[in-house]
Amino acid sequence: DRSNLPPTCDSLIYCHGPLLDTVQMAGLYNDSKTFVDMKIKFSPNITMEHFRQMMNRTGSHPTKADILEFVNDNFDPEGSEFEDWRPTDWKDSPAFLDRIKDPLLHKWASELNRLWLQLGRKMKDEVKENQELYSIIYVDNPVIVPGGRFREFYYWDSYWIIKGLLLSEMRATARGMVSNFLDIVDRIGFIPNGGRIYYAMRSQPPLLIPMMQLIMEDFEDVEFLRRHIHTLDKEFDFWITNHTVEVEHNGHTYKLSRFIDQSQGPRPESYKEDIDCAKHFDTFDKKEEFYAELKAAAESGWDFSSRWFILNGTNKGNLTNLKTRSIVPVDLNSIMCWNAKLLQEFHSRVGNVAKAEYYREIHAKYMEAIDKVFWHEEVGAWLDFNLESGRPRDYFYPSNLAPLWTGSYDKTRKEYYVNRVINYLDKVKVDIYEGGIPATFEHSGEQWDYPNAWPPLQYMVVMGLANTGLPDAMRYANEIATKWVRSNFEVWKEKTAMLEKYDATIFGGFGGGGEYVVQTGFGWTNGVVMSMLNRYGADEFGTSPADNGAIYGAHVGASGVATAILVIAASLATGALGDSTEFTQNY
Ligand SMILES: OC[C@H]1O[C@H](O[C@H]2O[C@H](CO)[C@@H](O)[C@H](O)[C@H]2O)[C@H](O)[C@@H](O)[C@@H]1O
Repeated sequence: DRSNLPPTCDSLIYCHGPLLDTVQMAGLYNDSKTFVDMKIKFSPNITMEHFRQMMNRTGSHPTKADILEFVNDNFDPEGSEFEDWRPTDWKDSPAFLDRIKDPLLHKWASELNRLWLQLGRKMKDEVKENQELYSIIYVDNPVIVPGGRFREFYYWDSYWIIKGLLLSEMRATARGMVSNFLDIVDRIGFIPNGGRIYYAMRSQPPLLIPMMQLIMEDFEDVEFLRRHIHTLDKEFDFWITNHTVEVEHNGHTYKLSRFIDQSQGPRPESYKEDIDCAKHFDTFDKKEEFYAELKAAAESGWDFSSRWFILNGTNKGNLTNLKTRSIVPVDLNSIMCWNAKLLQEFHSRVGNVAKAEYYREIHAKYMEAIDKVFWHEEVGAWLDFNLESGRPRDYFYPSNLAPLWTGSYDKTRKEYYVNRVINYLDKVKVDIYEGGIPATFEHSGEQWDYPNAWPPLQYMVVMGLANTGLPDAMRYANEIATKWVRSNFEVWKEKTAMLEKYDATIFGGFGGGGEYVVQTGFGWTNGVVMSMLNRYGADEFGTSPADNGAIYGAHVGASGVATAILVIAASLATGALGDSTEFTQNY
């Protein structure tokens, strides 16, 4: 029964109630997020009073023009919470640039380094004093945002942003972002999906503890760790307490994690989209279940994707078939396992022996469950688990390789796992795609589906394979990284822009689909490319397919090339490229 759950937040302006409903259902803006990011000019009470007056005046049937007038009179434009800010720790020539041999890539990396200047956001002091006038969640330190419509921090994006910032030697900015997150965990109890109050009832993949690890790798500051270690415990505990599910498998019970949501109502930032889609369901309860699946999918970071569809035991269907809460994901559990390992190490470092032992045991349990529930010898990969059917979901996702990235597999059998995984990658032919690895092989029109290729997913696969240190895996990682970097560079040459997502089927193709047009900026994209340039830039990157590159010919072979051409042709025929030719370039 979801009728007792709280709304997405208390605000009658930004999260629930008739004002939000009236404005969002009027569809004033192309993007529903625009309205909930606006600042109110008067107090919430006065704004509500103005709303009631407008409704009385119009007999509760305002026209679109009435509603627009009300919004213009009572709200300031989105983005009003920020002041101009130039990161004080930004530098022109961080050392990692020197590692990049290719002169064109070197110049590009230097321009990427410059992009941080455009993506920095600092809140006005006034926001701290008058938080009720804003939907933004106040944080003390400036942040680097993804870009475009994403003008606030995003939880999992920040891992790759911090990775990039540290390569740019922007230590103070990186540490400031981690401090913000620690402060938020202390205040709220966990990290919301993003830095807005309408995100405050769900989180995103828990990467704060790995962010702390990035800071410690950059500059070992045991005092900083000691001061905040209880906050890291609290973040981990939030996930264990709220997201654990028991999985029955082969006569054993395992405790694993899944994405959920504990609030009522549609997503305020996509209010109209959710209400319209919920018309498919006839009762309050069914609509609420549907909203919960949508919000749980948003918590996964994969909003939206056929990865969370269950229709007659398959991944077919559409948003109305979302069953996010019934799927136990490989990547979330790998991240939880990694968190436990890191906490064990952190506690050892600060001398908390009992706590280190506590996390060692949790880590061991995740390791066992990941192997027993997710690993499939005959497939050669880890697979998501369907709680409804008690069966694995045998579909390709880059996240199927997440245990390699997080080190959540038995290292004494590394050759075995890596050989099976490489066999799997060859079998599913991930190497035929010219523009990166697609999120899935399903073409649903959702943004975390074929043909879109996302930066964090390329990173997981590349670093997962590379970190094994085995020659075949390292060669594979190098090929994927080369392809990704070259394809991102192709887009840059054409548009001078970094995108949030790309098209896997086209070298230099833009991503599309989903609820909003592809955004530029772009935090995690920059961080991922910088990491790959840092790792591989000292060697000569392979030439692009457009140049008949040796790397592609060598691995793909003749049949692969033919398949790649077919893939592109099929995409063109089905319109898979979506809105890929139009996007607004904005920071
Ligand atoms: O407004 C729709 C959704 O937008 C966000 O999701 C997407 O952008 C995020 C920022 O780059 C990214 O973290 C996420 O993986 C993307 O799918 C937001 O996170 C969603 O909650 C929101 O509903």
